[in-house]
Amino acid sequence: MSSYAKELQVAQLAVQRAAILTKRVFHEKAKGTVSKDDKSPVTIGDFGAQALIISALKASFPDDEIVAEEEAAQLRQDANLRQTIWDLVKTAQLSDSAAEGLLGGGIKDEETMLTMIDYGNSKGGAKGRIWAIDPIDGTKGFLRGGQYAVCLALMVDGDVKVGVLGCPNLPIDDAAPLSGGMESGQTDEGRGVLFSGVLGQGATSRPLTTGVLATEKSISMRAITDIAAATFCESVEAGHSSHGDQAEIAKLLGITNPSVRMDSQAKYASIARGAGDIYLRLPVSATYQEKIWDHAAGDLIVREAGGAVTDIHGKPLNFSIGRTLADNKGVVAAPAAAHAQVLEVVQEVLAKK
Ligand SMILES: Nc1ncnc2c1ncn2[C@@H]1O[C@H](COP(=O)(O)O)[C@@H](OP(=O)(O)O)[C@H]1O
Ligand SMILES: [Mg+2]
Ligand SMILES: [Mg+2]
Ligand SMILES: [Mg+2]
Repeated sequence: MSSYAKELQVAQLAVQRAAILTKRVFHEKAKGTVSKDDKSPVTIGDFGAQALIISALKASFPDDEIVAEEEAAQLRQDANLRQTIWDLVKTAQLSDSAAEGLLGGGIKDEETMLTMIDYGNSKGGAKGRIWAIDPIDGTKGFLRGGQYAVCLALMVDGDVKVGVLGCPNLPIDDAAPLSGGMESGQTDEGRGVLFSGVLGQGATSRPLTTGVLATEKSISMRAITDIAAATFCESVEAGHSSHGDQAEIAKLLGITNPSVRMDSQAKYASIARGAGDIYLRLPVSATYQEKIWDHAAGDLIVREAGGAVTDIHGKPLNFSIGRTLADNKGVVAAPAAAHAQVLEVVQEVLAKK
């Protein structure tokens, strides 16, 4: 078995099963949204997906640490919310029996579900095996009917070795025009992609399925011959990445294609498969620290697809110092051959501020 083969398989099946759970919530009107301390939203889908992924990891890799975005505190206070999530988790476990054999016996009761969710409280760091989970990345996109991603990565001694992204609303076809959302009235038909990367082994994609994994194919970034023909991806949320700075950078590079605004790590996935070219995340706040679960899987998948990823200072993203990327500011992801040119213009524009 090649290295990390078991980790990859468990990660793919766990993300796939969690993604199916999130899809069920996505299509419901009532998404059980609650507000977190920082006023950002979290839904029953986020909690359910996190519980499922952690139970799968614990079954195969009981000693590994886990850094996950959500915590169970609010669910301990709210029996209705807890019950709703438990119903979702039970259904997801029952409906994916093919995965069940490989993912362990499943969560047996509500209390265990809360315990699973809280296993995600590791402080992270530079030592040992640590998984990073974002059960729903782009929760705001999820709520408005746009893109979102179920994200899982394994770090060993601070380096990302395996990354998996489940993107239920991205088109299966790599060549489909890049778009930030689901157009109204659109169905799941032709949508749902599972992206993976293993350090030194390349990046792949396959359609999201239920049960056994679909056949994979390798993906790579588009070779850019003329930077002016490139397409940018950026956050929908102007509070997460400066749209104004991005527009100025595009202009200086001679890029006239409108930027594609898309929630979540679906941006990393989209450039890795050659549906777009450059992903910029330009700091809006001086104090915000990016979270490792928002970047670990996407960073690896882009690099394995032929990209280079740094922060705005040209430093690689450093996943080894805890739950946040405290050493980094922003993100610049581009095809390896074009990265230096893009970074130079990013720095030129940001220096003027
Ligand atoms: N001020 C800020 N700057 C940058 N990112 C932020 C931010 N506030 C929240 N985020 C993160 O942005 C993520 C979404 O990224 P994007 O804008 O690319 O869709 C959120 O993930 P969640 O949706 O998992 O909470 C959240 O962690
Ligand atoms: Mg969140
Ligand atoms: Mg996130
Ligand atoms: Mg999230």
